[in-house]
Amino acid sequence: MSGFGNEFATEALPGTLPEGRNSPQVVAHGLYAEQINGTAFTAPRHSNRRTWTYRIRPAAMHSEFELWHHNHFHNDFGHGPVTPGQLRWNPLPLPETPVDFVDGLFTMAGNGSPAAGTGIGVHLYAANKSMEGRYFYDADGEMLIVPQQGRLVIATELGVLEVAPQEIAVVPRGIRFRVELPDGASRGYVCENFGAFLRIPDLGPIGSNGLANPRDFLTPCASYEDVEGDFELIAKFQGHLWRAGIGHSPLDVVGWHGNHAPYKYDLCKFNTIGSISFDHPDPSIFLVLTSPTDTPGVGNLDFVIFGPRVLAMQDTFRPPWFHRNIASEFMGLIYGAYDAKADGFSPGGGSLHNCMTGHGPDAATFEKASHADTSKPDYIVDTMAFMFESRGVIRPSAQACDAGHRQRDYTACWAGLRKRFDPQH
Ligand SMILES: O=C(O)Cc1cc(O)ccc1O
Ligand SMILES: [Fe+2]
Repeated sequence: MSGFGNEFATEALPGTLPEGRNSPQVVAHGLYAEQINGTAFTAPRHSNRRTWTYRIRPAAMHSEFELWHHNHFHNDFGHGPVTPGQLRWNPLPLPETPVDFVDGLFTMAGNGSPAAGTGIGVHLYAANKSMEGRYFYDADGEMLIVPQQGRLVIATELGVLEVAPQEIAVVPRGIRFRVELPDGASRGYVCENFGAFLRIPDLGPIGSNGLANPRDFLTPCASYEDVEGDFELIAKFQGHLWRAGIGHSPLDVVGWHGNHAPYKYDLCKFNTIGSISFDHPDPSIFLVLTSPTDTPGVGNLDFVIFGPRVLAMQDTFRPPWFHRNIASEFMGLIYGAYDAKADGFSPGGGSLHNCMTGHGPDAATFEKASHADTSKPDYIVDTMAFMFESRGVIRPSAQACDAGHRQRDYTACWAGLRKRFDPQH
């Protein structure tokens, strides 16, 4: 079903959805009615999110939750001093033993907390096995999932999303799901959003179209599993994981209506807007989704992409400029090469440039772009990089700082920027 944030209504069996009411005395097909509220009951109508589900069993039916230890997926973003240095990582190595999506999550960085209801968690995943007899939900935030290698089949309570690299999926807070890996070894990024849910931004002077267009967001139709067995339900709750036994698949919603629902988006459909006169614009023009804060224009999470585009700016240094930013920037690369870095930033890798930390093009990129012919357009092709940008400092986790895939020599990429100053010239 197409459209961002729509009120959808969908049923896998005809006659499931009650007519003209949400909670009739008896629901069709012997189903239970259950509401899922994604925002406060009293949130203004334009931002209120809730979904009514008609399901085989209520979500309350599972055994006691017990704390479940996951060594490398958490919200422990480090304590005490945090380095203002530039950080970069190689891709997370693919596992050699069977690892599913939940087991394969590795926390890189983050800020805020689920308790505070603000901030983000930045995670990588590397997995090679579908989740079997295991279901997961995140009560702490919605999950923005960015596959880099291998498709994901995300079977949720509200239907199934297939997501390939260069597509993204968003699973709302609390929605239970299971991930299958049809391509085997798979890798990607997850941003957990503890703040206000992601939305497409206002367009201001751009007008009524452009950037990510609402109709390109897709939400699944209802589809249910009627299976019983000795399964487990893993919950992420206040930064920790909890495990409960469950005797049936919780993906048992036969029909639903509402707007608290998962969605996917193909990044290649992004309508990129740029400068056709001079100067490299701020990367806010590449904003796909934003999680706003109480301060207008300041994001808890801005999801920004750097995709294929034509650079036409004349007499301009065309790649990203040298800069320092009050916001903090975690970047990833889905495909190809990024135009600010000639090498060292690989698909599946990541970089972190925090509040006011100097960064920008590496020496090789600077040299090349300073001599490029800007009377002709540059066609930036075969690339898809992205940024999770946040108003808060993104603290790297201890395990990310210590990780074998961290590039300890990252800052050498700027060492070749020789002194060029000549007062006589
Ligand atoms: O740091 C980066 O590479 C991301 C970025 C890109 C850009 O075009 C302008 C600013 C910015 O932070
Ligand atoms: Fe930047």
